[in-house]
Amino acid sequence: MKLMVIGLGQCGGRLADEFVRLHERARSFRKVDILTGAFAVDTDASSLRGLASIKAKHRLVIGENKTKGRGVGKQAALAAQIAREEGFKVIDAIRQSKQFAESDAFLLLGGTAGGTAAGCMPVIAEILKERYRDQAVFGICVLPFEHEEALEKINVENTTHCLRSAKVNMDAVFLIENQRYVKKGMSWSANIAEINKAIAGPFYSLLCAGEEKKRSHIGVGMLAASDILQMLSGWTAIGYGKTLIPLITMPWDKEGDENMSGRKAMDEAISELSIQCDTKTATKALYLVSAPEKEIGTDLIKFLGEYLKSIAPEASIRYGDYPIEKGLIDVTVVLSGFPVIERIKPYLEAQGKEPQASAPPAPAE
Ligand SMILES: Nc1nc2c(ncn2[C@@H]2O[C@H](COP(=O)(O)OP(=O)(O)OP(=O)(O)O)[C@@H](O)[C@H]2O)c(=O)[nH]1
Repeated sequence: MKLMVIGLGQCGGRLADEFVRLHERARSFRKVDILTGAFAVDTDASSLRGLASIKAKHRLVIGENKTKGRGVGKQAALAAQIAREEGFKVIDAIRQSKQFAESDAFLLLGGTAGGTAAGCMPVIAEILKERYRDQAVFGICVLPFEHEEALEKINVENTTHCLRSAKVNMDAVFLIENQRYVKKGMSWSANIAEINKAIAGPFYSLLCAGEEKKRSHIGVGMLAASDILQMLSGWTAIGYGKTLIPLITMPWDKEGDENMSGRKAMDEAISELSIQCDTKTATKALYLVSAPEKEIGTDLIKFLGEYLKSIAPEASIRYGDYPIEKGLIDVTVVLSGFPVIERIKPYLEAQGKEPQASAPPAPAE
């Protein structure tokens, strides 16, 4: 599946940067393109300067006349107003990407507590939906860290606004629990870099899946981009797991061991899901397995399919398998179409008025 990626705000921009690195990896190792373009859009020019992989001309500052390029200071309503006035700049820029027409979907990314992301994501999603009716719009919504929820009411208000509007304007929203990736004993910047890798990583197999062209890289079943698009709707979680296996098979290795290795990898993918959720309520699921050719067969695929069915009994399930790995079995699981996810219920049910646009924040001294 080929995505047009648009990161909004600091978190969104950094994640979009990470997706560019996934794209480079896909080109080097699997000889496929998974992005048709990657853009970072921010009201704060300084955040864009910190990016490493997104091309300079794909870094867009919006709202400069209102904020002098210093950001909206958490004001989602102001960011939304800017996005309504200047969203056309984003659309013009992405349309100029050479591969724009090959995009299967748009992917908007951002941290829900931020003013820029919470304000711009819903507006940009709405504009994209209006302009490109046949194209899916997906979101990656990164929830605030625990301490942020407690520190400032505005983090909660922005998240509330962002999630409610995301549900209306996006076809599927990948929910990401920032807190679950935090590692103790690591500097904040190292933590953020690791967290971003951990958030983006599981998307690698998913995006490569529909693009694999080499017959020898495709096993029992291949998922086309259209299959993946159909399996994504509403609240969605993604997870990845892997199990190392011996490079050489010994005579005493038992037949069926690959099933247990596959199951271990799937267990890890489920326990590492991007958000805690009741898997039994997912209505759609897909799993992707990569393993050495000799390990992948109908047995393993059937075994994992049945196992996933026991975890997500209400879901219709699709799969793809790829005999491309050496020394490991890896499994990516996507669970989608959740009617509710407990973690975000308080946001969706919270009473309160929508954020109103107010004066831009005073520039920092
Ligand atoms: N995972 C991850 N989270 C981040 C990153 N940067 C910020 N965040 C989180 O994302 C949320 C929004 O923060 P920002 O991205 O800085 O906010 P913004 O959208 O730029 O909005 P303003 O700063 O108000 O203009 C907060 O919960 C941050 O802790 C990042 O690189 N990775």
